[in-house]
This record gives sequence, C-alpha cells and structure tokens, in this order.
Amino acid sequence: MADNGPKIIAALDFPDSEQAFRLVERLSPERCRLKVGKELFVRGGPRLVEQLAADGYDVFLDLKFHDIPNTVARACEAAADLGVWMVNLHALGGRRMMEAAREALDKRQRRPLLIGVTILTSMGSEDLKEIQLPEDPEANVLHLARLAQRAGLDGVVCSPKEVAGLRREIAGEFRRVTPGIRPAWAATDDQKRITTPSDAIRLGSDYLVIGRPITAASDPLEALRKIEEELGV
Ligand SMILES: O=c1ccn([C@@H]2O[C@H](COP(=O)(O)O)[C@@H](O)[C@H]2O)c(=O)[nH]1
Repeated sequence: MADNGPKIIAALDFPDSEQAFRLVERLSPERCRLKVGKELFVRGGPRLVEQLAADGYDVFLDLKFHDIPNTVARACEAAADLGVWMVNLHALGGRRMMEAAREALDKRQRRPLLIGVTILTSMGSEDLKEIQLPEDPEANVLHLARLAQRAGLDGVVCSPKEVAGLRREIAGEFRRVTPGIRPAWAATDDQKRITTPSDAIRLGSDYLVIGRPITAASDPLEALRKIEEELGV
C-alpha cells in the first residue's frame, strides 16, 4: 500500500553531510524520498535529519533499532521528534519490542510509519544457516512480517523477491519497503537477494530503496534518470 508520492527512496549513504547535501540540492521532494542510515546519522547527527525534513523531504530514518522494548520505544519517540516520515526496527527484536514501539508512537498526534526489518537483503541461505535460522529467506520473511503485522507495525523491509508472497499472505494496509534493488547495469556489491527496479515494481514493492547504483555512479543524476526511465516515471 504505497502512499501518494515518489516510490524511490534514495539512500544517502555518505561519509559526511556535505556530500549528502551536494546530491540532495540537485533532487526534489517530488522526485524521491530520502533515507538516512547509520553512517550519515553518526556523522551528521539529528540536525541533518531535521534539515532534510524542513526542506520538504519525506525522510526514512533507517537506524534499525534492536534492543529491549523500553529502549526501542524511547528511541522511536526520539526519531519521531525529528519529524521523520518513516522509522524502523528489527522484527527479530520480537513482538513485545515491536508493540512497545507502536504504543509509544501511538501517543503522538502525528507519528512516523513504523516498519520492521525482516531478513537483511545481504543475507542468503548460507548466512541464515550459520545463525541457525531456517534456511529459506522467504519463510523467515513471511513469519517475521506476520509477527510485525500482529504487533501493529505499518509494514516491513524485505527483498523484492519476497514481496509477491507477502501480498498473497498479508492483507490490508501493509507497506513493503525493498532495498536489494540493482538495475542490470549496476554492481551487486554485498547484496544477495536482488531484483531490477522494474521487477521490484512488477512484484509489488511499494517503495524501492536505492543507494550505490545512484550514489556510487560517476553521474548520480544520470543514474537516477535511467532508473526513472526504466520505471516509466
Ligand atoms: O535488508 C536491508 C535493510 C536495509 N538496507 C539498507 O538499504 C540501503 C541499500 O543500499 P544499496 O547501496 O542500494 O545496496 C543501505 O543503506 C542499507 O543499509 C539494505 O540494504 N537491506
């Protein structure tokens, strides 16, 4: 269930605010939403997030909280204070942790979307076996997504490869946010469960999180334009 507005979320994985703003000033909120992850947040801090939101961008604060319920609930409140559009936590933190976060955000007049990370898109069957989880990524994603929905979350992060199954199994307003997006011309990097942008949309992703195919390109704006062309937007 995508809200109106752009489906592309550009991952601002830069080592400093200057580099992030150099790209952002060539974008617009009508063209894409923005994701601030751990690297940029640790470097740029909360003020950078507030600035992006003040500039009119929908900001996904991708800090993937994973801690005891009280700590995660308070962290989600702090994220909401920054005016972000979306915040996330690891569904592997469990139902009580997710419920605590949802309850804390529900006390607010306006709250960000609360999204659960299922199985990281960098993980394949071998990685799951190593940590003694069932080897099938899709089975894990579905299980965690069901748990997240029961805990009142607004959606999940998963790979586009699991989206069709989620659409079949989980009804209602439940957003599917998908990293692991690689145009045919881009390097795979450390991602394992990937599809092209057009396949992700065809399979039913609501939002495409795209980092290095844009940010590591010699011409990031041209890379974004090619992705938009592939998507027909
Ligand atoms: O399962 C996940 C959850 C989050 N991410 C984040 O998305 C971007 C993807 O960047 P690329 O450069 O396009 O690979 C990155 O910020 C990750 O932290 C993810 O990839 N997978």
